[in-house]
Amino acid sequence: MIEISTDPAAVDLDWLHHRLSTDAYWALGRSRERVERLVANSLPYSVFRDGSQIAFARLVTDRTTFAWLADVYVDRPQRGQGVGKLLLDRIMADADSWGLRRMALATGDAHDLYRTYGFTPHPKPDLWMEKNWPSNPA
Ligand SMILES: CC(=O)SCCNC(=O)CCNC(=O)[C@H](O)C(C)(C)COP(=O)(O)OP(=O)(O)OC[C@H]1O[C@@H](n2cnc3c(N)ncnc32)[C@H](O)[C@@H]1OP(=O)(O)O
Repeated sequence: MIEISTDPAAVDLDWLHHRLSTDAYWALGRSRERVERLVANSLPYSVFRDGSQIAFARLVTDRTTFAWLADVYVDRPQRGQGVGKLLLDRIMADADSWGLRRMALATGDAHDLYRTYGFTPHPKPDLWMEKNWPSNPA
């Protein structure tokens, strides 16, 4: 049975820290302390199959106008079976219910997946600014 929880207390922190720090190209080496802090300060989405965590994503959001979608990860043996789409269906349903104006994300190679949910390259890149701290850890 597959279940999705947004309870921060439900997140399997051992699973999440291991997967992000060793197998997520954008978070390699991320410390356990930073994983715990980002879970505590985001809206986490955890997918469980028969009680074991198999996928994760999180929104950094005001639940009103804006959300940043990050750390979308499905366990390797579970990929290609619709788990990622199940997770995104739930996240997009929440976004609809809040009446968000914008959701943003960054991805190295999953553009086609996000395109099916309506994401596009920024339509007005001249408007978008960001600041990076590349020397800070993942
Ligand atoms: C905002 C971010 O966090 S971006 C980072 C995204 N995460 C990663 O790259 C981590 C490694 N990859 C994964 O964890 C998974 O492969 C995910 C999350 C990208 C997809 O999860 P899955 O459970 O495998 O996806 P699911 O089975 O629901 O189907 C994904 C669909 O998107 C498509 N797709 C497009 N690009 C990709 C991609 N880079 N990786 C996987 N699927 C992709 C698939 O072909 C599939 O389409 P289909 O149903 O028409 O065949």
